[in-house]
Amino acid sequence: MALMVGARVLARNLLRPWSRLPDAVPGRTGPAAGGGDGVRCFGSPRVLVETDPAKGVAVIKLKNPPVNSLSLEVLTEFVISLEKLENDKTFRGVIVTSDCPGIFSAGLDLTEMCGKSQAHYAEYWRAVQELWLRLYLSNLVVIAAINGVSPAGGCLISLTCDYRVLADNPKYSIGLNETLLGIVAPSWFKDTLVNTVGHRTAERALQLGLLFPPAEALRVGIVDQVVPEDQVHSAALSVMARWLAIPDHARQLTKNLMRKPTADRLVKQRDADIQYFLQFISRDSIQKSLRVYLDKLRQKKG
Ligand SMILES: CC/C=C\C/C=C\C/C=C\CCC/C=C/C(=O)SCCNC(=O)CCNC(=O)[C@H](O)C(C)(C)COP(=O)(O)OP(=O)(O)OC[C@H]1O[C@@H](n2cnc3c(N)ncnc32)[C@H](O)[C@@H]1OP(=O)(O)O
Repeated sequence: MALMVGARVLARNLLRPWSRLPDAVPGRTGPAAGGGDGVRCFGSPRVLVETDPAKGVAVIKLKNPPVNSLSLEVLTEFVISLEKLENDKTFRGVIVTSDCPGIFSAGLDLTEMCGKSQAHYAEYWRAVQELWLRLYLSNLVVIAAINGVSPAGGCLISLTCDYRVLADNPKYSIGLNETLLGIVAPSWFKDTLVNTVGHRTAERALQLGLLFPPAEALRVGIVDQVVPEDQVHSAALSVMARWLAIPDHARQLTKNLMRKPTADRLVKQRDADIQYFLQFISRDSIQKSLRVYLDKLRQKKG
C-alpha cells in the first residue's frame, strides 16, 4: 500500500517539475563516491547520480536489483534526476549506466503491465513516455555505458542516448525483443530504432525480436562502440570529452533538428497513445502472453 502511494506521489512529481525528491545521499564527496576528489552524489534509492562538477559530467546509475526493471518508481526517479542535472548549468553531459552487475536493464517492468488496473496502466505508460521524451530531447550530451544485457525498454533507454558504448561480453545482448513476448513495440520505440539503424535493419530486428550480441550489435549500428568490459566507463568518458568539445548551442540545435520531428509525433498524440496502450495491454490474449512469459522467467530458477 505504502509503495502504491509512494509511486503515485512520485508520478505526480512528473507533472510538478518544481517539486524535488530529497537527496538520498546528500553531498557525499571524495574517492568513495566513485572518482576522486570533487565527485558529489545525489539521486534517489533506485537512481544514483554521481557528479563531477569540475568536468561538468554526471553519471546516472540505475540500481533496481535484481534486473533493473523500469518500474514506475525508477522511471519517475530517473526523470527527476535528469531534470535536476539539466537545470544545473554546471553539467553538460551525463553517462547512463547500471549498478546491477551484468544487467543494464531488463526493460519495462512486466509486473507493471500485468494484472493491474486501467488507471495504473495509464499512469505507468505516461511515465514511460515522459522518460523517453526527456532523454531523447535532453540538452545534455547523453552517453550510454552499457555494462550488461539490454532488452526492450533497456535497449530503448540506450537508443535515446547520443552514443552507445557496449561491453564486449557475449551475454550482453541488446535489442527490441517485444515480439518474443507476444507484444508489439510502439511506434515511437520503432522510430527510435529506425533513426539509429535504418529501416530495413529495424524491420527485421523488430519482427524477429532480435537481441544482438556485441559484434552483431556493432555491425548493425545499434551500438557505436564495443570495448572490453573493464573499459566501458573510461571509453564513455573519452567519447564524452569529444562531444563536449563542440559548442553546446550548435550541438543542441543540431540534436533538436534531428530528433524533434520524431518526438513531436508522440507529443501531439500522447493521450491517444495512452489509450492505444490501454486497449492493447488489457486484451486477454496480451495479458495471457505476459503471464506466460513472466512464469517462464520465474520458473527458470526452479
Ligand atoms: C498494433 C499494436 C501496435 C502497438 C502496440 C501498442 C502499445 C504497445 C504495448 C506494449 C508495449 C510494451 C513494450 C515493452 C517493453 C519492455 O521492455 S517489456 C520487457 C522485456 N524484457 C525482457 O524480455 C527481459 C526479461 N528478463 C530476462 O530475460 C532476464 O531476467 C535477464 C536476462 C534480464 C536477467 O536474467 P537473470 O539474471 O537470470 O535473472 P532472472 O531471469 O532470474 O530474473 C530475476 C527476477 O527478475 C524478474 N524479471 C526479469 N525481467 C523482468 C522484467 N522485465 N520485469 C519484471 N520482472 C522481471 C524475473 O521474473 C525474476 O523474478 P523472481 O523469479 O526473482 O521473482
